[in-house]
Amino acid sequence: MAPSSNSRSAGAVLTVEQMAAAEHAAMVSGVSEWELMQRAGEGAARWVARMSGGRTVSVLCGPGNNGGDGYVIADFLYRSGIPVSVVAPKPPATDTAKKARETCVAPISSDGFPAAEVYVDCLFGYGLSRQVEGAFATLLEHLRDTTGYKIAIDVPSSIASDTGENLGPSLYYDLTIALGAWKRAHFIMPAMAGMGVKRLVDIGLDIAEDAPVLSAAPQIEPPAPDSHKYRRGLLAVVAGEMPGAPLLAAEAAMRSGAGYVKLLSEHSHPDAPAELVVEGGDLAATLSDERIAAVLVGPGLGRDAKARGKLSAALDAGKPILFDADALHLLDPALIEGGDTSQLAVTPHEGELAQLCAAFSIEGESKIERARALHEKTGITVLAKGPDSILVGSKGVRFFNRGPSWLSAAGTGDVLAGIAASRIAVHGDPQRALEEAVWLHSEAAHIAGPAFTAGELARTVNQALECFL
Ligand SMILES: NC(=O)C1=CN([C@@H]2O[C@H](COP(=O)(O)OP(=O)(O)OC[C@H]3O[C@@H](n4cnc5c(N)ncnc54)[C@H](OP(=O)(O)O)[C@@H]3O)[C@@H](O)[C@H]2O)[C@@H](O)CC1
Ligand SMILES: [K+]
Repeated sequence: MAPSSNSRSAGAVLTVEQMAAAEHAAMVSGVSEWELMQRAGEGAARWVARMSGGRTVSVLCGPGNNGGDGYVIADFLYRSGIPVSVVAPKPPATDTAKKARETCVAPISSDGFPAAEVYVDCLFGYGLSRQVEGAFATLLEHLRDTTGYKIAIDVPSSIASDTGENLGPSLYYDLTIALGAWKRAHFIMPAMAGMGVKRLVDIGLDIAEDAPVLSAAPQIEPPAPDSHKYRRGLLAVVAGEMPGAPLLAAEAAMRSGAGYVKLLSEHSHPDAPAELVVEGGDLAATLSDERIAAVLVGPGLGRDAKARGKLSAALDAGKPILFDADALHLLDPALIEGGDTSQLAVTPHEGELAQLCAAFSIEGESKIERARALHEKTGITVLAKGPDSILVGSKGVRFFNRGPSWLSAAGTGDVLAGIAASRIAVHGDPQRALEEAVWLHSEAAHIAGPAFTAGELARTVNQALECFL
């Protein structure tokens, strides 16, 4: 009954097609669909039993294998002495779900909405293919309106697994239990915001190692015992017309691991902190300093010809560069032609990603397809940032759990860019740096508490670092 120990499903984030292929591969290797459903249903039932704590449970079952999981869950709970009943508006349509229903000893009704304290939604899983209507929609509306504890099995029943699209009554769950592997909808907004706490049940699927994965917390190395400021990484932040944004980025960068941060600016910055070296002079000449390990360009840069000239100078220096903000409106194929794009990274939000896709003639239906196409076409590492950030680089695709919603404040993007550029200066790996930056940014927001300013967030990043040492 237990999944095999060589399962590689932990962390994979799959499409419906990939999920079906993994399940098919398991069946070809001799594991029956019934066995997979037993693993999925029992694994989920253990969570439900733990969360129910003796309260009454009602399981809503649909016609497919998600409903089949529901019968397995109800059966397990009933045999465990937990008061449970099933509502199934339609009989099972698959052989495996039929078998699950025949085996289920819990009481089953075809209509009504029993009063219970815990509800388990098994109407539809990744097989949801159209708008939810009729008796199924009515059940979901009742579920929405109850005060009971709500658990979604695999995915909430009105959510399309690949796109996160809402195909029925919209409701909030307390817990979502993914089966076998994560689905994209678990990490796509707004669907992910309605899923409550998310847990994964391993059913022993063997999944390709290059599949997209949920990012795992990074392990950040402290400086080596013999380090000095240059060896720890010198980051050059290229300033432009607006002084605030690069200063914010530099404040965050100084607290993210780089040993030395310089602001390259032709202006004076009386508000700059004493630790930040402000350097004027010819940008190309300054950037030729071989001790500079990475460059950040974009925050407060401006979008005029002078700004484009700075971008060009940064690229000519041939160093790892993080482009953010205004730089994302200036980048185009001509600027990067012939250069080593493996050391370039971008951190666009939704609008900036659209701008980049237009500049590089890229089309894609979803954020992940657009980010992936941009990376594949240019070789640049892409962090499509937002509440549902997606990272695409040479090591594949990474999804993330949502950070605190207080991050939706002006200047937090500059802070993220500063952290990421600092991490690039430390070790030179853009994908690793961007992944670390998302975690540090999110953790800093937790530490900063509610309604922080971007400056306060920037000054909290070194405390966040401690969580990953
Ligand atoms: N395969 C495996 O090995 C394992 C799978 N597992 C579980 O199976 C789940 C996937 O199962 P699934 O593919 O049977 O799809 P599921 O989500 O139950 O729904 C499909 C059914 O609903 C119907 N239907 C769809 N939309 C509808 C609508 N709007 N309104 C009304 N009807 C609608 C559709 O009917 P049709 O479109 O054919 O008319 C079909 O009958 C997965 O999420 C996981 O929980 C685990 O047990 C592990 C092992
Ligand atoms: K479900």
